[in-house]
Amino acid sequence: MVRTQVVDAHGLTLSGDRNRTEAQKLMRTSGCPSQSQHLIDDLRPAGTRCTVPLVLIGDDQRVRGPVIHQLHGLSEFSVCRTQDQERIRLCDRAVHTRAEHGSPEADTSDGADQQEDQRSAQHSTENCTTTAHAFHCRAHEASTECGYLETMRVIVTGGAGYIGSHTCVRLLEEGHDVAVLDNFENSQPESLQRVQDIAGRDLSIHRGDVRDTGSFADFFDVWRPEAVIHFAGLKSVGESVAEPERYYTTNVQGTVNVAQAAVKAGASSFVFSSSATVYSPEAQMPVDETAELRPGNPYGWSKRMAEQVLTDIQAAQPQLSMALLRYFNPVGAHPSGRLGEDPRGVPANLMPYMARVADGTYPALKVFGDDYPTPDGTGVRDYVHVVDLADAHLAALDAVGASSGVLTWNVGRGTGISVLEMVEAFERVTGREIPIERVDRRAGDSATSFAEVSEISRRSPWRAIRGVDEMVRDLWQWQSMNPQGYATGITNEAFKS
Ligand SMILES: O=c1ccn([C@@H]2O[C@H](COP(=O)(O)OP(=O)(O)O[C@H]3O[C@H](CO)[C@H](O)[C@H](O)[C@H]3O)[C@@H](O)[C@H]2O)c(=O)[nH]1
Repeated sequence: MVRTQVVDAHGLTLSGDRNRTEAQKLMRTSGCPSQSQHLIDDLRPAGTRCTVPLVLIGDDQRVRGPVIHQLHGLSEFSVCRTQDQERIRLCDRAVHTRAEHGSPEADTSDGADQQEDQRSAQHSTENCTTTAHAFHCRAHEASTECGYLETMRVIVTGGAGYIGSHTCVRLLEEGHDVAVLDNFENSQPESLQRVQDIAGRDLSIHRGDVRDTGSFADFFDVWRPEAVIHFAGLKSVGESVAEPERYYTTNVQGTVNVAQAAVKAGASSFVFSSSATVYSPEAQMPVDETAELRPGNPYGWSKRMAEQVLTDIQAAQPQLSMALLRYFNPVGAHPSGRLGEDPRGVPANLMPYMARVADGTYPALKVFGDDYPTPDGTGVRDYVHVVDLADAHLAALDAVGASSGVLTWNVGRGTGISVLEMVEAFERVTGREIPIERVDRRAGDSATSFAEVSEISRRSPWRAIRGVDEMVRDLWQWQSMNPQGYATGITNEAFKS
């Protein structure tokens, strides 16, 4: 039995008598799709507007999305049930206007929904471009009357990777239609199977390589994304020093190719996975987005160049708004324990290595340098939980949808923590001992790196809400449940046909 309750966009309580009444009505009707038309009629007396966006959440307290608001003007509104979750299906005149401007005709609804709500399905195939016509409001406007943002068709390049897979879950949970472009060179298709299991919805998967336009041009043409989130790329600093041409081809030329495809497909939003490595290793901390860009290695330069490529393309194609997200140190895993970082070979980064010391794979953690000008002499970094980072992409989509030009945001927590502090947190949270071995500094490392995050805070409601203990807890759960990463899952072979 599914129970549905209605809360405001912050997941808190409803405010306003009318919304309490609406909540009661929604709850009364939630188990009975056939009553949905009554619900519309009740909620939509002529000229009324919903001043507080409403969110559906299930028994497990997960937001089932999408958020409803601005009921005024809706021509169709129904509550659909699929096995264990509620879905809201909305259509309005804006959708039809968009269709007239050439959006694709594809109907991506699933059969179960159609059977369960014949009327809605009929409407969606006759009049609408997609079935997930949910409307939601930017959370920072939640307490006021607000404009709407439709769920979108989003292509995610590199969606099978660490940050990409977590972002796909959040996109699906928010009601977006998602298609992944990935070459699975550094990732496993199994991660996408798990993404779909967690979100309870399907996504499209296309094997292609961002270096080879021919491998994905048709995919963009057919899928016609409204938004593109571009993760696909290489990310090892050491590897980039040894093979710079590979980094520039993949990260720079690949970005040119994806941006061109996005323009050609008529996308209006583009979010790029950049990195704090674009700043100088000597930058003053906290570093803000206006700081000098002087990367210390080819990987950082490839991100720096890709940012410039996108900025110039945006200037020439003003209909395509962009966000450049400069990640600090993403760590942690999905709280389900089913998604996480799955590095090839010996992990180069602190947290995945530490997790393998904890499970006995390696005898000790090498602490690279204890003579830095930091409180305990070890390197200080701004670690951000990967689910918070995924949410930053959704915040960026909202923000670029509401503006034009290029947004550049640091994505971190705005505070630093040292290697030894992280070891202490890991031992405390997991109860495992982490033997350490103090060794020389690692070439190219800086003493301290943490973000100034006022820009993202000013332009969006996003906040990093998960602390270090949660990062460690989720990482350890992932490591414990998946000691071989995704290796025991579906292999790449399964996707070659
Ligand atoms: O085995 C290890 C691994 C790391 N460290 C230390 O732990 C800190 C974090 O190191 P990571 O390798 O985890 O992360 P980095 O800050 O070096 O680099 C990460 O963040 C960068 C942005 O700041 C880039 O995005 C880069 O790709 C990404 O790996 C550093 O002080 C490093 O010296 C150790 O002591 N032992």
